[in-house]
Amino acid sequence: MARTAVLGLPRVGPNRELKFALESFWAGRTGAQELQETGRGLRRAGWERARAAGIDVIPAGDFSLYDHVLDTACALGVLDPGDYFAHARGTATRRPLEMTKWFDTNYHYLVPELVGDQRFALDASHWTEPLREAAALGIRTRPVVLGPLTFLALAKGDKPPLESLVPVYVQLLGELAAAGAREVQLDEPCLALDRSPVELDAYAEVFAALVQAPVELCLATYFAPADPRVFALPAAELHLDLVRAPQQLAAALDQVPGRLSLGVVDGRNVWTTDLDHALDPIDTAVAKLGSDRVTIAPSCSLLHVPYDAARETAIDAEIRPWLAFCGEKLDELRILGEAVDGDRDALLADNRAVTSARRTSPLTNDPSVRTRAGALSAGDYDRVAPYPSRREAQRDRVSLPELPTTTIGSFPQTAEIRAARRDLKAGQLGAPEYDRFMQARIAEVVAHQEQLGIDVLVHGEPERNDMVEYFGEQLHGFAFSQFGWVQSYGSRCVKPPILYGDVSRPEPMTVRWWQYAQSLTSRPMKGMLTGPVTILQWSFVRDDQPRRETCTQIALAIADEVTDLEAAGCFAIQVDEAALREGLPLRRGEQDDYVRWAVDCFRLTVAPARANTQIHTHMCYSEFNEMMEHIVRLDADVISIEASRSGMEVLDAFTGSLEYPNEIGPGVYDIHSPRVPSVEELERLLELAEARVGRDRLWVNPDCGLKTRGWNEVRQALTNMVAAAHRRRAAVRA
Ligand SMILES: Nc1nc2c(c(=O)[nH]1)N[C@@H](CNc1ccc(C(=O)N[C@@H](CCC(=O)N[C@@H](CCC(=O)N[C@@H](CCC(=O)O)C(=O)O)C(=O)O)C(=O)O)cc1)CN2
Ligand code: MET
Ligand SMILES: [Zn+2]
Repeated sequence: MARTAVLGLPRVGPNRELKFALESFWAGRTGAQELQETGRGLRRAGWERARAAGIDVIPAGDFSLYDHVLDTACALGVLDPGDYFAHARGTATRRPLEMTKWFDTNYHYLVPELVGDQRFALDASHWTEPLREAAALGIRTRPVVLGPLTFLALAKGDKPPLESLVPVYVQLLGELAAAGAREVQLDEPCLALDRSPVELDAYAEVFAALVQAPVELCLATYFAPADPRVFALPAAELHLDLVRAPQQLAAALDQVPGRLSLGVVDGRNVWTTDLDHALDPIDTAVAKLGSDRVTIAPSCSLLHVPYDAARETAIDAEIRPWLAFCGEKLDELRILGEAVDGDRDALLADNRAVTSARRTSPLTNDPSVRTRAGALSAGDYDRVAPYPSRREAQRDRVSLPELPTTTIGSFPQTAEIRAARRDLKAGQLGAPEYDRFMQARIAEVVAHQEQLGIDVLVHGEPERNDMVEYFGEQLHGFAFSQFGWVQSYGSRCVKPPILYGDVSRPEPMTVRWWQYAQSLTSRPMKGMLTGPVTILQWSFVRDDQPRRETCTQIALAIADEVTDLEAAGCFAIQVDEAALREGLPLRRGEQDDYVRWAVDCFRLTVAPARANTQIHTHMCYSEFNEMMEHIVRLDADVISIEASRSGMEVLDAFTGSLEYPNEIGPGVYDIHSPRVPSVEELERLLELAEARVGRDRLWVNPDCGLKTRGWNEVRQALTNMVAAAHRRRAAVRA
């Protein structure tokens, strides 16, 4: 019999129980006991849900109070588990670990820092405790362990050779066996990135040592095709992501020595699986290997999808059956398992009806959108004039000081602001009262920036729940969930909108807020938009057409907003593309095509702007290497980037052989930390920036928006930022 398996479950809780337990614990309202109790309850609910769905292989140790890479670093003795949250969040005296994207997802992990001659020392309790908890409930589980290759690849600092991790992993596998594990899932997503033959040979040796342990090793790859050399490794089971990389199946079938786990249910998206389609590779594998050597699984951990689509009763009744969150995906796995030798017409009848209804629904198809996108020509992607003449036109229109100061958009999203939105949704606050309340918040933010002496202002984004969800809610072609939360990092969650159909903008989305904000000041007020690639990347996107086409439709919708903001008199329009880098395919061979269309979509969005309208963009990450030619091709008038943690080193990418020709604002204030930077420190960063980029092209701003910060810190940090800019203006030109 083919079996069913799950690689990992969501962990924030169906009602974000973990988020609230963490925030309450950090605020000192509850103790460690209660937090652990919440964790145990969430683990138990996940296991019981999977058991009830009839899943054969249920994961354990995938749960985390903050992040699974941090858990691994603590368990291996790289970090002190006693300082768990201090590593994650920092303290008054210690900065937190760096945080970065988990592959091409919107989940963020903490980056362990390794030191020269790094020692490892095992504490296996992160896995042995849940293993025993589950056993006490009568549930056999499979521990999920982040493998040595991936752990090392994700860490930074003075990295030891891979072999040096063998003893601690062998010990871990031994302890898991002793604690009752029959098999262990070893996650090695990095085996699906571009690895050199030398690295793969080294891994083969390490793996040969690991399989000596008295447990079955199930080697899991996902997000991209595994390197073909991985197929022959002596794993009891090999897991492949057949949603992202179906083409790897044939070669894998020829080579795997053990079981093959087929990732056929999309763990990264929310659409009901076409089960007939999913059965194709399953049938092929069963014919070749026999059903005993076949496991049916999601493509990756279900961490990246919400809990239950069945709860989303507010979503259009025609669309809801198209959706499968975690709970529905578990059911799909069971049906697939039964369908291997079962009566398919009976088992798949419902699924066939849903799949064909979606395929033929007029809801997904808007002829006017298709006509518009189909009529695009090369000129539609270019602004009216090249940067040098735009720069002149903009300087003629608005005169700014040297080293102009600005912020990235959001100001603190206070509990009060969120409560107003909750009350509006619950019908306890009328729309006019809500608008007045938000206008008052905007007025505060504007007055505050004027007092500080900031040059280019923002309205603070109080009316937005999230920079992507807010636009999704106003665009045609999107549905939005009530409970569809997904963890982004630690206690922070996002509720990605669900893009099911052709996208268009029925009416202006931001113009009246911008007009109100601009009416309060004579300084320029930036219009603030989220760019098409970021909306695409942070939504659950239809899988029935290429992403490029969907992104083009979003670009046209946002372009309409650019046009309307400009017509309303807006001088500076910022189009955030915080997820442009994240969308980069993991395999180099696919990257060029992506960057080309992603940059095209940005250009299409801002192309309608006149020469004397200043287009800003923002990207809060610092990996620009090998991306520079594409960043240049965006041709934004001003780009703001994250730079403070790297001490302005990211600017090296902007001053290398391909010098960045337009204006740039390297972030000087690290908004991920509650720490307030001093004037001296900010001045030093600006000096470093001036040494790399000419002063006449430099802007002064924080790394990113201020929504997660408190007002106290923000007030002080911005005061210092403006003071530092003034001091640099007064300093003699170098
Ligand atoms: N989509 C997205 N991805 C992103 C980012 C981003 O801003 N957006 N930034 C980067 C870092 N990631 C982040 C992700 C989330 C948050 C964040 O602050 N999330 C908020 C939720 C934002 C939100 O939707 N807020 C809703 C409120 C939802 C809520 O909690 N409502 C309460 C009621 C309100 C209350 O009493 O607090 C409830 O439903 O119970 C709103 O403002 O309306 C959180 O987890 O706390 C920050 C950064 C990268 N990826
Ligand atoms: N304008 C947005 C903000 O300031 C950009 C955030 S990028 C994650 O919040
Ligand atoms: Zn940002």
